[in-house]
Amino acid sequence: MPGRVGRLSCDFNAVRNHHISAKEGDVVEIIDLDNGYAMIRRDDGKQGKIPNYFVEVMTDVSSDEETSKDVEMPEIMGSVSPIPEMATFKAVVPSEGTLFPGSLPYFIEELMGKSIRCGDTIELDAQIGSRHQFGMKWKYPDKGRETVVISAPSDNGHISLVMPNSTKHDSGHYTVSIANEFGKAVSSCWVIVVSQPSPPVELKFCVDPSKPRAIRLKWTPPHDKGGSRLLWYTVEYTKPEQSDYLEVIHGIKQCGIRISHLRHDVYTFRVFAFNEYFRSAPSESVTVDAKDLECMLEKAKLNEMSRKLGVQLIKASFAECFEVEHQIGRGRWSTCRQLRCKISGKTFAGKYLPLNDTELDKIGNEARTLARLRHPNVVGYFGTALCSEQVVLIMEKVPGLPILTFIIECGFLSEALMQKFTFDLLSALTYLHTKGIAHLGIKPEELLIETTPVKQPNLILIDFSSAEHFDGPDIMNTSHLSVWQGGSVEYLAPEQLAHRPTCKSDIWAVAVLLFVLATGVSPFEDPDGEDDVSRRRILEGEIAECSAKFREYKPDLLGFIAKAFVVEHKDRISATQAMSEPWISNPQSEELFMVDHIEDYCDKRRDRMRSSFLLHEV
Ligand SMILES: Nc1ncnc2c1ncn2[C@@H]1O[C@H](COP(=O)(O)OP(=O)(O)OP(=O)(O)O)[C@@H](O)[C@H]1O
Repeated sequence: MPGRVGRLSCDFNAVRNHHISAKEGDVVEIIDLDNGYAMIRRDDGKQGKIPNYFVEVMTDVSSDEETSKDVEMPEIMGSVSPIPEMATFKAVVPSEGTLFPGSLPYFIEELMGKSIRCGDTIELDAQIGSRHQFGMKWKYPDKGRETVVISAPSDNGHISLVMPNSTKHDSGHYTVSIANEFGKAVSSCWVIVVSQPSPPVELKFCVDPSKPRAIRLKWTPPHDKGGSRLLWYTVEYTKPEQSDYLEVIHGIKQCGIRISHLRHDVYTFRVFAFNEYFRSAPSESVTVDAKDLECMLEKAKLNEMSRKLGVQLIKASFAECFEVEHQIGRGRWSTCRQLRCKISGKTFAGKYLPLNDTELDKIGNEARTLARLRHPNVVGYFGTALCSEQVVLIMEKVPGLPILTFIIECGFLSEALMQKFTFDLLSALTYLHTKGIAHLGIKPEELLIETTPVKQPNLILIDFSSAEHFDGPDIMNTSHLSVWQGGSVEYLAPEQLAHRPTCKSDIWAVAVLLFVLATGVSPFEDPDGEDDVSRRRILEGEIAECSAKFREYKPDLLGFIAKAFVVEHKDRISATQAMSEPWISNPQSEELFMVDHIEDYCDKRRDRMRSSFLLHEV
């Protein structure tokens, strides 16, 4: 047979188009070797491909004499690239190698990765086989290393590499390649040379409120893990009267622990890192004076709550600063109490809001809004404090009554007084709106009339729990009704019902209030109390029929109300425009009139609120 000749080492059945089947022992012509395949021609002249390890080459390798010599690496055929500087060895066919009887070199035992202690000897071994003379080359990470003992393959195919006095530079990828003229086999593994890790860093502690007298110790892993992937920590402590450190915990993987039930002592902690062979030097120590734990906990709670609320809380202890006196009001969310400053004796209003995680945003929003405001018709704000499980908004105490209670207690009203209250409210709103803040909760309970013996009654706007900040456009999408008014929509503008409140929504509420003061009738309320009907009326701007009650007032009032009750908020009058309305800017009649109609309205409203459990108390 011309050309290179090979013999099939076992049967091969063609499974693809370009394959050709052949039987064990068939002698075939090898036309080409390419990409792991041998192109062969059978005796019958048919040709096709066969994986080259099925073909045992018979040319050039027939004599035992030749294979037993150390020869230069022969030319390598096909896709197998020659390996330069490769030492060559005679063929080795270990008895176990019969499982893989082709012409390619092969590994009976591959290299195995390991981790060893720095300084120890690295020993790697494998077992190989090759029916033909072959070359062998080792590769290791430290190319400049002087002492490397590489043994020639034993008769049974055992090969080994020995490196004494390992250093961290010997960590890495080790490869041994063997190649003969038919192909190449490679085995590789990782060797990790483990050295001493550096100590953990940034050891810190903080108080932990979840357990009694507890702290949390935290640290950062060492910069150098000593080449190991494994790392554990041991925490130790000492006290002034102790001569040495004692173990708190050993062998933890995480970079932090909680230590609870600390005594009233001074503790010093340190941490060690260790890997499978070495322990690091100790970390820098941290000292905890556990006598101050309660105080530290208070501060920690305060900081945590400040962060959650987005408000700087008053640092001083609430109980040390204030005497808590009688209740001055109650809302749906809160109780309002009179507070007396223990130092100055001054009184304040403290709005107590329970600390409920879902309400934190709302509470924070109210405090932040109040903190931005300073206006004679807006309640003054002094700060927010934490008092046991409640947040307390500390405000100016308004000495007075909600507007309707005030009017009923007076027993009379004048158009001039109505105008004064409206003016006060509009100047507060103009101020808010120019700051991009909408109150969105205007209703009689939030309008306190401050009465002092010397001054005219003054209207003060309170309760910013529904306020929204309009940083961009004057419309906001909210998933909730921006205010809940005892289950009623009485003071809500059409766009609030559509969950798109604007600053102009406040002007609608002002007009509802004026309408009530003038007529004793709620402008959109269904007399039968049907909420759906009231909503429809608001959306359509359909005002209740009660014109007779308006006869006593100037038509300017009606004109003003009409400009505020515009369903489309863009066309509604703004707070600034309202300030220059004739009814606001011209003097109004001082003539007093009875307020039975307002009393009736209050009775009805109280009944309605009672049934929906919103009852403001004064
Ligand atoms: N600064 C203050 N001075 C005097 N009284 C006040 C003050 N703040 C609140 N009040 C009283 O406490 C009541 C409840 O306060 P506020 O309306 O702020 O609570 P709320 O829980 O937010 O009410 P709402 O149910 O309307 O949301 C008020 O109606 C008022 O009577």
